[in-house]
This record gives sequence, C-alpha cells and structure tokens, in this order.
Amino acid sequence: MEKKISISQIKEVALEAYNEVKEQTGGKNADYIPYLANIDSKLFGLSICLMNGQTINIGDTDYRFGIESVSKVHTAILILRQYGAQKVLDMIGADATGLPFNSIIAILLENDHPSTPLVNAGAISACSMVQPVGNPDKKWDAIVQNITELCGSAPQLIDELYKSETATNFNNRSIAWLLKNYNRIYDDPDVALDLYTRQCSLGITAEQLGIAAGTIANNGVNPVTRQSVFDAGLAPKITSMISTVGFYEHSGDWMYTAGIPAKSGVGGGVMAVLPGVMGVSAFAPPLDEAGNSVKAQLAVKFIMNKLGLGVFNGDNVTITE
Ligand SMILES: NC(=O)CC[C@H](N)C(=O)O
Repeated sequence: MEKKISISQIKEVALEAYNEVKEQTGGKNADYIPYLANIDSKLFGLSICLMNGQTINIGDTDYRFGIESVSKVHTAILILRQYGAQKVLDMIGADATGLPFNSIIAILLENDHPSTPLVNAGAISACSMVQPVGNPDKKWDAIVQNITELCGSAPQLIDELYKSETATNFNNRSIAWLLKNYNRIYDDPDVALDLYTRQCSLGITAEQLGIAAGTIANNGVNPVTRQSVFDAGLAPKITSMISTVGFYEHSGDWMYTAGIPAKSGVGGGVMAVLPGVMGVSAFAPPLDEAGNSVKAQLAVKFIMNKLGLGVFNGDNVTITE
C-alpha cells in the first residue's frame, strides 16, 4: 500500500514519544562496567534522520555516551566493506544466538562459527578481521574512519570508559581466547580484544547514531554528507543481522512489537533502521535485564506504532514536506 507521512507529523509523534516516556523509571544503569554505573540516569535523547538529510532532535541528543555494542554494527559494516557479504558469513556467520550478548555457551554450542558479528564473540572476531591484519594502529584508524563516515562526524574515545572496561573485561578475554581455540580469530587475540574494548568506549551522540542509522536506511549513502559509504547491496545484509540479534534474547519480541531492526548498547544507546524511510536513535542509560535501554525501546516503539510503520507492513512509504 502507498503510505504518506509528513515531516511535521513525524516531529509531532517524536515529541509525543519523548514526553510519554521521559518520566519512566524502569531499568537500571549497567554496573558491570564501573564508569557506566555513574552516568546520570535521567539523560534522555531522541533523534531521527530523514533521507533528505534533515534531523529531528529532542532532549539530550548532543550528550556523548559510550557507544558500546552499537559499535558492533559499524564494525560489521567495515568488514562487509572489506571482505564482502559471503566471506563475513563464512568467517563469522549471521545467526541469532538467542542468548545474552556475552554468552560463552553460545560459542560452545556453535563451535563451527561465532554466530554473528553483533554479539561479543562475533564482534571480537570481526575486530580481528579488520584490515590491515597485523597492524593494530591502522586497524584502529579504519574502525574510527568507518564510524566517522557512517555518522558524518567523528566519535571521541572516552578514556575513562576505556580504562574502566579494560580493567574489568575478564569474560571478553575468555571469549577471545576460546575463539582462538576454534580458529575464529584472524589476528592476534589480544589485539582483537583491545580493539573491541576501545570501539565500545567511543563516545557518540544520539544525533550521530541517528545519522548512522539513516546511512544504513539510505542504502549506504549518508543522508547528511551525501557521501557513499558502502555498497547498496550490503544494506539488506546489515539490517537482517540487526533484526535477528539486535536486542539479543529479546530480538524476537522486539521485532514483533516494534517492527524495526534496532541495535542496543549497554551505554543506553539504540540505533534503529527503517529502510528507505529513516534512521532513529534514542539514548537513556537505564537498561532492562538483557542490557537494552528501557526508555529508548519505549520511545522507538511508540513512534513506530503511532505512525503505523514497520518493515513487515509491506507499505511503500513516502515522506512529504
Ligand atoms: N551489550 C553491550 O553493549 C556490551 C558491550 C560491552 N563492551 C561488553 O563487551 O560487555
């Protein structure tokens, strides 16, 4: 069906979503990374990026928070750019685990591959794949450059978060070396782990994440800078990965109720992609038990349901002035 939505309608619904959700008190900040426990849990921002490059920003959309697992999507895009879709499928996989993001059991159950670049195991594996293999500094530059292109502006390392995470990432260290045991680390395991930890510690704003989501929604062309960041053929690969595992063990419930592929991070960020229509991002630190921001989920879901949008709706959506 043809569906027309005006920009003012989107603005109105976004504001409504923000006001509806802002007083919610559910969830709590991640505390297994000490830095995150101390972030103001009242912060809340909502950002939408339309395909014409217009952004709609409400609340704390210029606060820099830890990107955390949302960065898994960015680096998955980087290895898709460097290796192509088939190699990423062969070397990592694109399956849901149905288990928590840091699951070691998931690796043991699927010892033939780390499932998907969007859980810790696959993300560490992805960091090991980033080219040029064997050159940690250049690999890091490639990771940051890719995120910069997707967002249209640079992220900034939050040094305190990086230190906090490095000092406490024992589970991830086990994952890196277990994957090495299964020949799924394609560079030095400690380098891969450090790159993963560092990318998770990048500070990003909700507006930047909204634009990155918009770039995926716009088939690889950044709607703001108009730069062609990745090949259009990769866009459905990345949105399929996000929809399968973006909210970990809650991904099915999420797709069923919100109808939009979205990826969360324990810093409180969520990045959601409605192909051809818009990128949406929300940020609020308190998380549910799977590590997904409570307010961000409610806000994005509100917008989707109120506007009657969804990837499975079969509508041809046009945004009008
Ligand atoms: N879900 C997340 O955001 C987890 C990211 C965090 N850096 C970790 O590895 O535990």
